[in-house]
Amino acid sequence: MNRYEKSQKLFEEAKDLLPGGVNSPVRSFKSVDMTPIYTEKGKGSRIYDVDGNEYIDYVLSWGPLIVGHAHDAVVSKLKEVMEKGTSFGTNVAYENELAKIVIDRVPSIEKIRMVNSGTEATMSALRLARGYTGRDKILKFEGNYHGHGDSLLIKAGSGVATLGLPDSPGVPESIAQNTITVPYNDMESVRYVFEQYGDDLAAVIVEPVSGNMGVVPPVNDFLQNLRKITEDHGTLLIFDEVMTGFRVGYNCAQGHFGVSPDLTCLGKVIGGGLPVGAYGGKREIMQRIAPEGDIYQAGTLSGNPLAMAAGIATLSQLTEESYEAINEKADRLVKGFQDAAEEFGVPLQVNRAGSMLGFFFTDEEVINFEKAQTSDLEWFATYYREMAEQGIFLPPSQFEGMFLSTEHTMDEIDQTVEAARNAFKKYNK
Ligand SMILES: Cc1ncc(COP(=O)(O)O)c(C=O)c1O
Ligand SMILES: NCC(=O)CCC(=O)O
Repeated sequence: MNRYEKSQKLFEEAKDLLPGGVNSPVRSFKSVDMTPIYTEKGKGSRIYDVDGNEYIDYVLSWGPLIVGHAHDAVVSKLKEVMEKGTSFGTNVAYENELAKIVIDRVPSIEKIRMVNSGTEATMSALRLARGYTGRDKILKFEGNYHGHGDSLLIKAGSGVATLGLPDSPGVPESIAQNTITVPYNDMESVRYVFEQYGDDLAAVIVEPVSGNMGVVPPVNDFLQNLRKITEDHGTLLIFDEVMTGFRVGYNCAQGHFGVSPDLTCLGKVIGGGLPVGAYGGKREIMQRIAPEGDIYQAGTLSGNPLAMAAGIATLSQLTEESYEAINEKADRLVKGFQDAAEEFGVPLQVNRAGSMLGFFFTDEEVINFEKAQTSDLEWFATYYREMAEQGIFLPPSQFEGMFLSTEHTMDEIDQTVEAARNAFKKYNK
């Protein structure tokens, strides 16, 4: 019997309608050689596909659903707001409410602008950094993914890494030449770039914990050193916290590591599963945005009442204790995987920041994209399919991170470890 029959049928149909059958490349399951599932519904930590398969979900819509699927508080808030209309193109009070929550929890953000995706957030933050400094060049890190804006689609992670498309056609050379890339966690290369271009660099943009080459946390005071060198050169430091924001901790990655950027990009969790992004930072910089200032950026649906409401309802569920509780589950999952790997002789490296988890099948410590690529991708694909068969839904690429929610239970963690043991038994190298 084919476990994915209905999904397969839908995918066959979609391939004629959508490029590659998908609206975002990471959904194609290409690198794990499996039929992409079609989800029918989700509740808490679980999703259910159109074939009736049930999964413990560690993708969580690629990060946003830190309080799980269809959380009662989020759903009831959405119903209440939706009854009154879905979009007005005027201000709504919910915009202030979400802005206040974010500003309260993230000290480096004094003013914030809402947009509709993480991509919009990083594109807009770069324009602001360039306009504010009067400089054109930016520095980014190999394997970091900041959405698909032209300036940032260079040596990027996520689907770009999964599909092996490091330099996408369609990005003009004149734009690409203003983006300089160096390895993550490599201050020596950063220093070299600053010696060459220091006075031309508008911004350094970085994922404070990289989540798009698998999970790779900063090492050796990388973020502190970036703060220092950018300050010394009048270059803005942009933390892309689209993934880490309100996931790595109550005060985002910047609170966790104690480093304050000039600008922060947000997305995912602050939209509670609806399309939201945001960028914010120092008042002095943010006031350059139109209509207060001269740098233009706008959006028909920006600050949308439904999207704001989902974000408010989500962030309102989260306390410092929620993060501690999620971290305990993450600890148990890590320990279980490590024990299982040892038992069956599977090479395994574990990287973790809060409830972002990266498992790599290699003996080498993974501190950058080059090291992430030493993972055994063929084995990853086998392991992936084995886990899916046992009802464990993981991100379908080695170069993506796993997430946990407030709704996962210790029992589910144990079931997941048991599934990993069953998968690891098949390792025969
Ligand atoms: C760190 C980071 N920045 C930016 C983005 C882009 O966000 P979006 O997909 O909402 O455009 C993502 C994920 O997609 C991300 O993980
Ligand atoms: N970590 C990668 C993403 O979150 C991107 C999701 C997408 O492009 O659909």
